[in-house]
Amino acid sequence: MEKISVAVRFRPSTAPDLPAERQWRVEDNRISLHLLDGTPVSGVSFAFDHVFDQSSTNATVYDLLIKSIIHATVNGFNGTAFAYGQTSSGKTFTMNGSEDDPGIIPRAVRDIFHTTQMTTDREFLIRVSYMEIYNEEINDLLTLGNQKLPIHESLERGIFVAGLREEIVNSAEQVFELIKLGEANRHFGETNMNVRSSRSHTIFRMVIESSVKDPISSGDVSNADAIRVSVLNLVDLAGSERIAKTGAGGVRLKEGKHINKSLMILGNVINKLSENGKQRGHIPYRDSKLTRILQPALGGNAKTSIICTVAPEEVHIEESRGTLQFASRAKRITNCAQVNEILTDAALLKRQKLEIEELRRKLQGSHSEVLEQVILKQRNDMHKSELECERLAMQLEEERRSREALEHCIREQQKKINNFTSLANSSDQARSSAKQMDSRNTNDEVIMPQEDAFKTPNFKVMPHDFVVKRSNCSRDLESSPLPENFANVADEDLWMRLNKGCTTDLDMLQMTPDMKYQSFTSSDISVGLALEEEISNKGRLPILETECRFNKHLEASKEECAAVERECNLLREEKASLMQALSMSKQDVELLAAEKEELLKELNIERQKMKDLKEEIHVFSLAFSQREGLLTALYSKSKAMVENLKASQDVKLRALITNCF
Ligand SMILES: Nc1ncnc2c1ncn2[C@@H]1O[C@H](COP(=O)(O)OP(=O)(O)OP(=O)(O)O)[C@@H](O)[C@H]1O
Repeated sequence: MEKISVAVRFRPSTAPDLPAERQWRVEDNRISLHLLDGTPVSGVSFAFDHVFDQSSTNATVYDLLIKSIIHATVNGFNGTAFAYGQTSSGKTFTMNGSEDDPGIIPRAVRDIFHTTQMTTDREFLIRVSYMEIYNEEINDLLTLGNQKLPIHESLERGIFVAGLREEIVNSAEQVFELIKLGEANRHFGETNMNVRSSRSHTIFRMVIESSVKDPISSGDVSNADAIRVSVLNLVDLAGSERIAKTGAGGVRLKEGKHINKSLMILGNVINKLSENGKQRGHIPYRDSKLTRILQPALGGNAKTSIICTVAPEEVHIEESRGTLQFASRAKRITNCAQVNEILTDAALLKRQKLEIEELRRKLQGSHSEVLEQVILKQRNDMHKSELECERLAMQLEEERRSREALEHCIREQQKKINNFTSLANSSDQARSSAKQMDSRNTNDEVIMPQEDAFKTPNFKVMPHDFVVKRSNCSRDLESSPLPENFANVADEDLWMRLNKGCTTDLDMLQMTPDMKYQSFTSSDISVGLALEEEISNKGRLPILETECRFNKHLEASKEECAAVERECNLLREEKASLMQALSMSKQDVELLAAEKEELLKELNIERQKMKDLKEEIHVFSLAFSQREGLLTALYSKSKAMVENLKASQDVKLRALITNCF
């Protein structure tokens, strides 16, 4: 929300030397009425945003009051500047200016083209129209004849004058040409107050459309099709007049009545708007064409400046007071200006498309992130599975080895058992032959079969007869596997029992080379047999126990191996399914990339189309303005011809009349 900016401008006095009892005094931005002796007239003091005294130029007025609005208009805000004041107070001078001091309109035109050229990131399309409200009818000043154009209102365009010619322009000079044409069609008239008095309100309008020039390089893709459309109205109002002063009659009187009526409605609208919200009530915009057209500028979506022109002469003090009161009410009006961005259906579609694309990109980004995470996780899982597989394979291998070792151990035990069995058999045989010998000759020597004696220890012989020497490597007592108290002699069976079933490497044992056959007495033999039997029975039991334990252990190992193999199979299956998921994710990513490519292609095609259309419009407008120029020239020519003809006819007629009389 922003207040309308209001300024007052005094034109130079037309009668500076005339003595005056009261005169206006300007101090900073305050204006007050003073008596000749300097006493201020009570209640006639006003403050405004700017007060321009008689020496001020159009350049100062433009720079301080209008320039900012013009720049805002180029940036998409609606802007309005209008001159209000009694007749001959300097409105037209302020708006149009002179050769030496151009007014607001020519300065604004130049400034707009300069600013648009400086704004390199946007491209502009500027249209110009020029209309007047004459006797409460709207005429197009750029078109011949009085058209009485109607005012319409629509959602897209707001309030607009239907059928008003809008000229596309590319340079300030082109605009000045059009202004010249409009000025030629404008209604001026001579009154007592002003030799060239505006008999109509004129509205010079510039419509500025702009869009981002290169949305991709400027990074403003979402605004590529948003078109800013702003309207600048530069209004030169007809001046309020006192019929008595203007001396108007006939046509001028009729014009004056319309002028005063519409200015009165403008005053009413300003009054209403200046009241605070609750008391405001209905704003009578529709009561006149002027207020209807200026509606957005008064309390609406526009940046507005009002310049109130004042004639300084004492004779105009009452009108000037009225102007200042109007100005101070206008100061209270608040507008709400905002950038006007419009979207055509195609542009809207395009913007939505871009938004969708943007969303899709985001989605795709997050999707690919998710996919990447999934892939990463799957890879990690796979890696873990492989490690687990390796670990299990190693465990399996270990189990296999220990199983083999156990089997080997069992085989060894089996061998031992077999040996024991054969020993038992041979002891049986020896016992029976000893019995036989005992029965035949008790003094005969017992002869042991040589191979038996050398293969395994023989329990039927006396301990000291069957001896083993320590192996070479085990001669050192410290590291010898044989217990020390066995000294140099060991009973292998006993050794076996002491080692709780662990096999002794028999190859490490060296049998004594010269084993002598000894003779045994029968009592010795019987003692030996009893001892052998006892040892034999006691020795087998732990061996069998060990064997049973081994068998059980073997069974457990087998089961464990089977479980490990099952686990391996499961892991292999899991790895296969992970690989499948990975390849599906890759396919997804490829599909999305292809889709994105498609959309980008479409976008480029649309962009090219837009460019082509703009070029077409440009070419068309150039051709159109050329044609218009030709027509105007033709019209002026024919008008001159008609006037010449009329003049010559007049001359002829006068000559004829003279001749007749
Ligand atoms: N600031 C000024 N400096 C010099 N001359 C001025 C100034 N203001 C107005 N004049 C002159 O005063 C005369 C009347 O001015 P102008 O035609 O602009 O008044 P106006 O308010 O437009 O009148 P109307 O309402 O009748 O059209 C003109 O001759 C104009 O050149």
